[in-house]
Amino acid sequence: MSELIPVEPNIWNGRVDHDGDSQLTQRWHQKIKPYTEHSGSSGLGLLGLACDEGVRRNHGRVGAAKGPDLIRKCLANLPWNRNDDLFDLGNVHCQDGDLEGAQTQFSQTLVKALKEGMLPVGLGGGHEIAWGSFKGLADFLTQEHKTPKGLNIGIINFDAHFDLRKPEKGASSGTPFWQVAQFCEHQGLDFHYLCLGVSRSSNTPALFERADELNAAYITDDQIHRDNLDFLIEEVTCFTSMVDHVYLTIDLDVFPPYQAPGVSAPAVRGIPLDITAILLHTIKQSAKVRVMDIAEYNPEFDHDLRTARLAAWLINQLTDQPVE
Ligand SMILES: N=CN[C@@H](CCC(=O)O)C(=O)O
Ligand SMILES: [Mn+2]
Ligand SMILES: [Mn+2]
Repeated sequence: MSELIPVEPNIWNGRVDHDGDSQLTQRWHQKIKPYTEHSGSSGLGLLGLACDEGVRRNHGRVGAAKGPDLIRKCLANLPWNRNDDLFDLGNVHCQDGDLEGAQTQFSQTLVKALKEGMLPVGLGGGHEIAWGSFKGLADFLTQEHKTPKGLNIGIINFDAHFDLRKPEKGASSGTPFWQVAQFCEHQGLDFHYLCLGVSRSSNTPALFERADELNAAYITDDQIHRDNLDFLIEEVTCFTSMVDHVYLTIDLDVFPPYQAPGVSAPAVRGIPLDITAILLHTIKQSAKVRVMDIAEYNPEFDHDLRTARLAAWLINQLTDQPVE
């Protein structure tokens, strides 16, 4: 049975500064509170999926289950740049290979966080987190609107891979967006999926064909460069304007291997971080991001927490609200 377990408090450690107004010297580790139901406060809600069963089933290099706590360690010391609260909802631990149970537990916890008014940030774990995140958002919106017809969710996935595989023996880290496409078909909904940074050398032509059949939008890694910036911003803006809600997911294997060695399936080329930052800013400006997550962090292959720091930096980019 998969279980939601609070994190050890000693994960949230860091420097304490006294040189200035105490409101302006806060770091994440000083803001974090464990989540208690009906806390009545909005803010960020961190929720880990300590699971590598999806990667195992997808024949990848396991180790991602230890990812969420190391991303927290790297978040701990970052400066806090928001006016609201920060909650740790804990980790859903996938036990005895119960991936489907873990995804269900994850999505149910996400629904609670969304009902509280939080912006949930998922910490992976393999990319099976995406089905849990999408399903949690879809269930929440269905309950809010009393009907699934009001769901107009766009998924933006930064990833070297489409993750549109058809499940063989159950779901895996390679199947989440196929599962979403199936869900949309059953509910009579459009499937809105934009995959950024997908690599021709990491996906077979069959997977490109499947993306086309499903009307998925994609931009390949070699198209993501500065000379193409206007086009990239236009594509992202056009996609976000088409939907009411955005679920944003970043698979760390979309970055070059020297920036993100700690993943199951490293890219060779990867997309540039400076362009990614601009695109993330564009997505953030849409004010439609309801759920975000970081996937595929695998500490077994990381060096000096380089990939975990990158994950924390991405979360900070997406959530900070500096005074302009
Ligand atoms: N999460 C996705 N993983 C990739 C793995 C590719 C590989 O192991 O080489 C995929 O299924 O395409
Ligand atoms: Mn992926
Ligand atoms: Mn990937």
